[in-house]
Amino acid sequence: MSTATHAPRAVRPPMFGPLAVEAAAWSVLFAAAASAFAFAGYAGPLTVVAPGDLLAIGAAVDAGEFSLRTASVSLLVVLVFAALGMFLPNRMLGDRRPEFRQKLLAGGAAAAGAGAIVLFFVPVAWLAWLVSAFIGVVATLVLLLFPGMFRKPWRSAGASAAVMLFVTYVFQIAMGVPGGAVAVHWLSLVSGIVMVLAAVLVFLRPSGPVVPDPTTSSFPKARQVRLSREPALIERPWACYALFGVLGTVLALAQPTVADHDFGQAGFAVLLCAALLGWAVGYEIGPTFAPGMSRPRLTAFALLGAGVLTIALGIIDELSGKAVLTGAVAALAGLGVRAQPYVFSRRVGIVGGAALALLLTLIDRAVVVPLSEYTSWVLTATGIAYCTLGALAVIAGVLAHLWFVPQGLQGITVDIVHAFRQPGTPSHSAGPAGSADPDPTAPEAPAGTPAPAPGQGVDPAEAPAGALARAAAARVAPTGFFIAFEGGDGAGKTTQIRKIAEHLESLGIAAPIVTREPGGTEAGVRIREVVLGGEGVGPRSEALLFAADRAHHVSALIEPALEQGRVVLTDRYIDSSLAYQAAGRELSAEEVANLSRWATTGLVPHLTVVLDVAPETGAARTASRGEENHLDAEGLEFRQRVRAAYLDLAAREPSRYVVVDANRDADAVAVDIRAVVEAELARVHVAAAGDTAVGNTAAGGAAGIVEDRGREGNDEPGRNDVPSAPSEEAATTVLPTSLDSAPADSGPTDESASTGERASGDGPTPADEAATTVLPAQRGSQSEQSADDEAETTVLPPVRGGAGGSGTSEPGIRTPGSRTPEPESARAVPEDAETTVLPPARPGRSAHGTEGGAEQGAFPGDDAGHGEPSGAPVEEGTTGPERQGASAAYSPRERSRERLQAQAAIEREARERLRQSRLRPSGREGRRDDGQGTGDGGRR
Ligand SMILES: Nc1ncnc2c1ncn2[C@@H]1O[C@H](COP(=O)(O)OP(=O)(O)OP(=O)(O)O)[C@@H](O)[C@H]1O
Ligand SMILES: Cc1cn([C@H]2C[C@H](O)[C@@H](COP(=O)(O)O)O2)c(=O)[nH]c1=O
Repeated sequence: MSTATHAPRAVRPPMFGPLAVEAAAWSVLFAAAASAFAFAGYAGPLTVVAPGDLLAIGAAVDAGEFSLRTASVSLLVVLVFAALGMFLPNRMLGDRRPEFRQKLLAGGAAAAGAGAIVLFFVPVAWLAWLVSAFIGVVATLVLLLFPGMFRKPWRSAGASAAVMLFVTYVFQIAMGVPGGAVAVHWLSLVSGIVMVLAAVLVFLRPSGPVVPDPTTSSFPKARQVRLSREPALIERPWACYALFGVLGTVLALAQPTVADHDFGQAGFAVLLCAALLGWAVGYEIGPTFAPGMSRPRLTAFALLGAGVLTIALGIIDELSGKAVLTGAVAALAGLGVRAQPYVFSRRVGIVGGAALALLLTLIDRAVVVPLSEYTSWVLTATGIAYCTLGALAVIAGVLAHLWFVPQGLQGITVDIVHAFRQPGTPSHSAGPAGSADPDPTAPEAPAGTPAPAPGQGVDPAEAPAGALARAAAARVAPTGFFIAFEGGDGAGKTTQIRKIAEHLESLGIAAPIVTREPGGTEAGVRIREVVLGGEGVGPRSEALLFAADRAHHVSALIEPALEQGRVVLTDRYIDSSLAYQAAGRELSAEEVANLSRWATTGLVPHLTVVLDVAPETGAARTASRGEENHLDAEGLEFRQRVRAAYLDLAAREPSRYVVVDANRDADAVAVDIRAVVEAELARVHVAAAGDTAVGNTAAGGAAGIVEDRGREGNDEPGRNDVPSAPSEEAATTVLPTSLDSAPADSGPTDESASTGERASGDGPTPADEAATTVLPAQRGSQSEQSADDEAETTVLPPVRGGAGGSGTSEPGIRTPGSRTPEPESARAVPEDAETTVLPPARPGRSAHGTEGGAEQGAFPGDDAGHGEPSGAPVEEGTTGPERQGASAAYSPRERSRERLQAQAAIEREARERLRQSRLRPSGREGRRDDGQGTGDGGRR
């Protein structure tokens, strides 16, 4: 007998029961909807239809004794009840234990199944309504309990619709069109029985931890999708609602249409199958369809197209035509919404469109249009509904091009012309709107022409900016660049990473690697499930799991990508552990820092963008997102500690951090981040360009920036930088101690604190002080500043256009920390200039080598004992900065040769990997040999 005392391990319990419930639920819903329509139209909603009368329903339709109005109202009630049922579990059961919800699911499924069986014996419309309400609850409980199962609903719904198609046709062949009503009736019985049996299976299913779905939006981040225009997260996805509305329209009008045209229930099944099939196709191809088109533009076109086809649906009278058009409309809806990650409810869109369509059928008037002396064209009640809603969708589609697509009509031709071009072709260096395509053949600027500040003279939302774009246009080989996005839950990291990735790619930079922690690799996804999956791991295990994920993340994805010269954007990195495990969980900052240092072999980002958000705001955002892990659910005090820690970290190392006020509108935040990242990347490109013939002109005055800022040796960030090591004094007295001992309220506690107000306030705490080193406000006087000024001072552009960051009186970006003497360049900025001074990027490994000892280490906990003494030999295995630290002494020509050689080696290696992966039958292109890198980091 086993005496093992281990905690029970998570098992993946059998899924057959839930799958059967899901499929049966669709069947019951279809049968209930069809029955409610037929019974109510024939006998009214409250009258029980005698089984013998079922055949008479078809005859009543023929004889005009069937009330389309009553039937449509009944169908509307079914839809509303089902939708209500879907909302209830989220609202009422969100915080109940999974075991409880599982039992509830079994009970709900049994009740719905029993209802469907009773409906067979007592055919009455109101019972069908009730059954559909239960179905809504059941469907949502399946979704809540078994995330992911409903991700492709057409599988289960399609199977049910196919069964319905088969059964209704068989009955209609045998008994004529009225036979369809009989078929649906029997379907109600059979699917009810299946549902009850499935409910029993669910009841008996062992309860266990639910394996969470690693994706949080419907956009397939987990697989490699090559797009020239990464989708932007939509904040106000009204065009998606409209698309779902059109889908709801065609679904809801299917029953009235078959009654209008006497197609019978088999006709309904045909339309249903067409819609599901079309939806499936559109949904599948959405992410990669028209890769060269901006995703909002694709959505706008889909809406426009869906509107036109819906009008055609109203005009065509014949079943096969209606089926094809229904499928096409559904495909466009799937394509349009799946083209981008969206955060909105499908139910609202579908039910809204369906309700509107059914309300229009209540008018129940036909329009007769005489075509000639002998023929006329009759627009039936459903025809009018299709045409009206189609016209509305067309209008919405046109408006979407103006209001939903961020750049409006600008660049629409580029979007169309480039729509099907594969990313990577030169034409894709066009800006988001297709404007300002950097033209490598354009005349070079006269030598010495100062580069305009990035973004100056152009709308940053529209065009590639400044030196970066020109450097990219000059085909300067990119060097790897590592940026971490940090901040409390709900700060908007995911949103902003998407935006900046899209922007960078639009500038012609090879698709940045977008990744996250935990869960950036396949192994990481599994670690994420354990650490965030509600398995109750303690703080220390939590810290170890995050570190394990990080170790693998760095070795399997980040380092190889950087070696290939890619830009890597990670959603969370080391600082998350310091903020959450050290400050939040109150573990030792030093120990947590050492753990991460060991896990990453000391790799720190070139730039860390801290999105600073008020705890209340972050909490509200994560709550509204509707999915929270146990860390999201921590109280405000925890969030407060996390925030203070981030600000403290940023204050310690102003050279590598930028704090951005993330309480503002996402677009305003994006404008600031874009400016920071562009400026940093421009430096990299410019430095690279400085070594090449073309680069001199591309860099222009900006090249001087590098020199002026004294960043010699830093022209290959991530490779060449000599990282700063802490001075003994700084490290031992400030770093671990203050983080460990930072009082919970030591950081800014409200929104004003993060906007810089405190800079002039009374007695700021250390964290305040650090976090609120206010940069010159962006006030619109940049144009008065000479370009030379800009070149000398490495200023960010005046941020214009955009959604407001620049327009506000509060600067969105602050250089954290005032302990490091302000750079000369910063002081050169006129006080009233609308500029933001960037801190220099200091990437590379921490704690190796020194740089004057003026700066503190990359980790809290760094001290003299951990750092290498000045001039210490390079540690084996710590690639990158150390290797190139010496290159600071090289001549530009030598550096250039070395870089070219390195690049050639990377290319050779990449080719070899590609060749090997092709040789392997299951190998996937672009993956690491260890099979763990996911290319896109398994992003949501
Ligand atoms: N600036 C903003 N203003 C309002 N809502 C925002 C803003 N940025 C993001 N959101 C919304 O807040 C929610 C959380 O955003 P997002 O997932 O980008 O944050 P996050 O910091 O990555 O969160 P987490 O770390 O918990 O994953 C989303 O619903 C998003 O649409
Ligand atoms: C890397 C890392 C993460 N966490 C926490 C922070 C968040 O609550 C979750 C990650 O969820 P997200 O939605 O991807 O932001 O994990 C942490 O506590 N420590 C870490 O090192």
